[in-house]
Amino acid sequence: PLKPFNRQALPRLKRRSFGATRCDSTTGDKINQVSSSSGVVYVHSEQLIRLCDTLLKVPKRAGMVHSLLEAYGLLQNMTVLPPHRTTKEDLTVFHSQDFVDCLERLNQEDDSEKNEELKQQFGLGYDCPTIPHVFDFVCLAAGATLRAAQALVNGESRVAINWCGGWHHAKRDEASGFCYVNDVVLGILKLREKFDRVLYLDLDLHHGDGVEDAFCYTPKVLTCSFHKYCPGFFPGTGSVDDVGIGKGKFYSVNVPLKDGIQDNQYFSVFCRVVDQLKQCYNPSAIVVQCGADTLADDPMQSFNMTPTGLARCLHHVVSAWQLPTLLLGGGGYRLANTARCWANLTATVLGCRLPAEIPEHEHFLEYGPDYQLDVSPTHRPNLNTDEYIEKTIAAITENLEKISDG
Ligand SMILES: CC1(C)CN(C2CCCC2)C(=O)N1c1ccccc1/C=C/C(=O)NO
Ligand SMILES: [Zn+2]
Repeated sequence: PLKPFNRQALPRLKRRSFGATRCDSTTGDKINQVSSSSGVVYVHSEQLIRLCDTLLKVPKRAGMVHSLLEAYGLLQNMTVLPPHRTTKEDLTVFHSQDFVDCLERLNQEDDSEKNEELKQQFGLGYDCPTIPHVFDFVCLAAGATLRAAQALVNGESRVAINWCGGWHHAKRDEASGFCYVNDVVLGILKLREKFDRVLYLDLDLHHGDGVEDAFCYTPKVLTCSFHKYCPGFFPGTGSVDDVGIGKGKFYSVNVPLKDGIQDNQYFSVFCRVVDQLKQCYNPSAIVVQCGADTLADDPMQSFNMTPTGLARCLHHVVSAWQLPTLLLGGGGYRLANTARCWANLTATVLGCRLPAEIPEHEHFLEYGPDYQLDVSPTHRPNLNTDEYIEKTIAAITENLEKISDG
């Protein structure tokens, strides 16, 4: 009788696959070779992590995200590139010279009493304390987003990721909402060097006001933000009637939501809005700000989402549309859950399925007591009635009927 076929005896085949990267279920190791043009670029450096980890409100979050991706073996499936070190000229493509000069001047000192009125003038005070090395941080975080955008412009990859970016509140001449530089605007302006119509999707709990403000006058960038909208909640903008101005009218889309929304309802709203945007705007590239402060257990205690819910939304646009895609971070204040979420999103764009158990690594103990990848929704009332959702989507649909594809 023939000897039983012994798979182990064969060398591991480098089978050509057509786009999808399959990962085996243990460490996420790549099985099929993916051609680089459809691959994923991940921008990273130890200095970037170190500077981000000093950020007061999300201490060590950048390091936790990176080490979880590494522990799951996801870095082996991506092209890891260092950030650009941006110059002041790179930053003044969007920000004012005075604001950039101020950030540079404050780079050395801590939050001392000097320059008090100078800091007030540029929004550097309570929400945005002048952290040590603030200018170094700004240059590297923006440089990482610019390097990711450059990879898409060069055709080095179809997807590019900077989890240390997504600072969507910063204005041209003012820090805001804990955002010192608007790397999102800088990244979109870089993409516009090649792509005619850029779609910006903001999934953060907060309205992406800084990005919307930057592009509210132009139809070349359509900004669409899904966020909590209720009296007194920061930044207070982003009502459904906020549609943009002049030539940009109807090219700002806002999806205001209430507390308690969960995965299924969010996914339904998300698809009904973005499928219309795809159809009537026909974008040539997309940017997704993946702020994780919408998760169930976030200290913001607002939405009731899980990483799986956000991954379904991302899969719907990134994998189905196959457009050049820039993924950025953002909010997310339960640090381990933010790392869980962005590991899940990274695996989603790689076509990898991750084991439910958090792998052993430097920050393993932060994932207790369950040490599982997924996060469960909590029992909280959902204030988004079907009637409210239908009314909101009807208003958005009416606005979108007024734009044709670019
Ligand atoms: C200072 C932090 C950023 C932290 N934080 C919470 C989280 C947990 C404990 C405090 C806030 O509400 N913040 C803010 C304060 C003032 C204005 C804006 C924000 C948040 C913006 C944001 O997330 N945009 O996407
Ligand atoms: Zn936020």
